[in-house]
Amino acid sequence: MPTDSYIKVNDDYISYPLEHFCIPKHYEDDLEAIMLPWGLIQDRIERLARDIFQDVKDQPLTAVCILKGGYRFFTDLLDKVTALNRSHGQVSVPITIDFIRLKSYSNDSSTGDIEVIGGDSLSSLKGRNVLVVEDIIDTGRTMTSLLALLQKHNPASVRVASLLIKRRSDQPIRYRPDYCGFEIPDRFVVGYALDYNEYFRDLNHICVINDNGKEKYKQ
Ligand SMILES: O=P(O)(O)OC[C@H]1O[C@H](OP(=O)(O)OP(=O)(O)O)[C@H](O)[C@@H]1O
Ligand code: HPA
Repeated sequence: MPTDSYIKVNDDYISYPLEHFCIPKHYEDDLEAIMLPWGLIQDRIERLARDIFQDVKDQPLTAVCILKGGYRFFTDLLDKVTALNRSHGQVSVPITIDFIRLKSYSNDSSTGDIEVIGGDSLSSLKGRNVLVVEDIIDTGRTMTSLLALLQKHNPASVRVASLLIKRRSDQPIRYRPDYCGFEIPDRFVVGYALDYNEYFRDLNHICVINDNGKEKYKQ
């Protein structure tokens, strides 16, 4: 798949007003607008699942979920790949799953210190075709560290699916995943498991947090 195959959300994109969608009451005052509604996210993931299914063919795959932010994308993506497994009589992808917990953000900034907090032993990835499933590539530090870590365990291959990649104003995009849902503007987004100090993971849509939200939940 070409690495530039993603939906680009422009800097002057037209956001969706909060009042046109259902937002939990406890977040109503903390969000600026909706950038990506849940339904659009689902539709895009359906296509990513098809691309992955067609590329992998019937090779066994180990899908690695990067917790916590990746958990919703991971479950929705795998649901859609396994639906293809059921409906395509001739081809199916055998899948095993692993989890890695990484953490580096405090408030809306990367600390630069990528901590592996827990998860499965990476030694089980030896000789496997690995699909890393991540929610967002922002500075790219997490992915760079993770890929270096994975290589130490001699997987047969590593591909990366990230739902979002951020266009940062302070640096060009240096790393592009094999599969990407959306390239987004340089705004701090929350929802669909993306958090601000652990809040907003329980919001379905991907939204831009406002100053009130940052202040209310800051550490
Ligand atoms: O490209 P980067 O600037 O490194 O940012 C991306 C990472 O930041 C977030 O993780 P976080 O450390 O917030 O942990 P979380 O997944 O538990 O929210 C996100 O889930 C990515 O893993
Ligand atoms: O914009 C973001 N939102 C939530 N978590 C993140 N981790 C890196 N960038 C982001």
